Amino acid sequence: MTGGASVDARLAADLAAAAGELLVALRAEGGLSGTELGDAGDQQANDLLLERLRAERPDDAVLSEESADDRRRLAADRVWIVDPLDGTREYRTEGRRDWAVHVALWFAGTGLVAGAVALPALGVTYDTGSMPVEPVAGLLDPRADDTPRVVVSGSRPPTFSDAVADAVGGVVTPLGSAGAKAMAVVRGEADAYVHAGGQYEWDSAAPVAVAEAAGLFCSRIDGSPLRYNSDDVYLPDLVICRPELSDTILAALRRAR
Ligand SMILES: Nc1ncnc2c1ncn2[C@@H]1O[C@H](COP(=O)(O)O)[C@@H](OP(=O)(O)O)[C@H]1O
Ligand SMILES: [Mg+2]
Repeated sequence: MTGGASVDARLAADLAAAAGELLVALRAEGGLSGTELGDAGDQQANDLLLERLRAERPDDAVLSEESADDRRRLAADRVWIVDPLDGTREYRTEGRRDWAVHVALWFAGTGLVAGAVALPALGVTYDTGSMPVEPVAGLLDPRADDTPRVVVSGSRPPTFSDAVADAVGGVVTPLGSAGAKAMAVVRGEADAYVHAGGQYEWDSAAPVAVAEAAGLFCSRIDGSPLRYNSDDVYLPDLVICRPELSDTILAALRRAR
């Protein structure tokens, strides 16, 4: 990683962690619940990220799930792609820990160059510059054996979930939030994350940046590259997996689609 990218990775991690702390505190206050809690979390975390980015990177463009799309990003060299609260549904469900804050940086001509995913309920932030060295208590039950786990959306699992799990001799494991699922693979708690049927660039940019930095395989389900800062930010499907599983998973996806 270049010096500039590691400075940006540190900023991404600081911002994601700060938004995560805000979200933990908002939830702990107990004044809001249900959609009101989710909406307030989305809004306040977005405000924090935009304010900090304006202060620290005033020349950069921003693409956020929670802001109107500023089309100047299409001519910009540097675009921050942020999801202030990924897994809003889980965040507003008492006791759930599978939600995340995503902050990624896209660079013209290169793609994703830095990023961070905070898992505030676990108190850990992953970024492209450094991985947590301490073992982190995870989101899934400890493994009883070495059966591969394929994590999928709890609410909108892809139709091919079973086919992918069968192909790797594994089991389908539902979990909320794209960032939480991708980091479960980074952490080694799961072996693959597959999704299809709908998602946007902010749902996967930071998770993919961190997963790639951790040496994982990432692509669309047809094996083509994931592209960011596109005109249309709809990016409906992805695979993130241990590199040795990618051929098997892509072959299963070709058969199942
Ligand atoms: N079919 C679909 N269409 C649009 N967005 C989807 C989707 N399936 C999942 N997502 C989004 O992807 C993120 C992870 O979803 P899941 O937990 O189901 O895996 C969520 O982001 P947000 O929580 O930021 O809205 C969710 O809204
Ligand atoms: Mg999201």
